[in-house]
Amino acid sequence: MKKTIALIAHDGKKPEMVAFVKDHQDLLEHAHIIATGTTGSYVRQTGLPVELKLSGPMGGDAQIAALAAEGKVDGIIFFRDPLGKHAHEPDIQMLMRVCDLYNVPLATNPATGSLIIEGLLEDLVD
Ligand SMILES: O=C(CO)COP(=O)(O)O
Repeated sequence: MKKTIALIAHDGKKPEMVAFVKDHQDLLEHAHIIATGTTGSYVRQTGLPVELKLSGPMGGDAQIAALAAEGKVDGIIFFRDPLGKHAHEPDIQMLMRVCDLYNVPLATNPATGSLIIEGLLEDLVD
């Protein structure tokens, strides 16, 4: 069964997310990718299939948190914009809390994101 990886990026971090996905495309091809709506539309530019959830401010972070709580997400890469303010900050905090509660790997920067991708997917590739 494929590992499910969730990708989320705030607006200021979307180009960084696309670059990150391109850098790890050979591994991510072996995963089931889900993403908040706008992030996922960007990531689809790489040609990888992405299951789109709602946009973050419209409940997408909450949808991914619910999947994490149900054990349906193997790892989350969430590039937050440390300079931005977000109306849905409670959802963002809730997602991070759920990851801690259920011990779901969560990366908030590319360095940790690489470790998660490699740790979860590397042995699936010859
Ligand atoms: O707001 C977000 C995460 O908190 C990201 O949502 P979008 O990918 O829809 O922009």
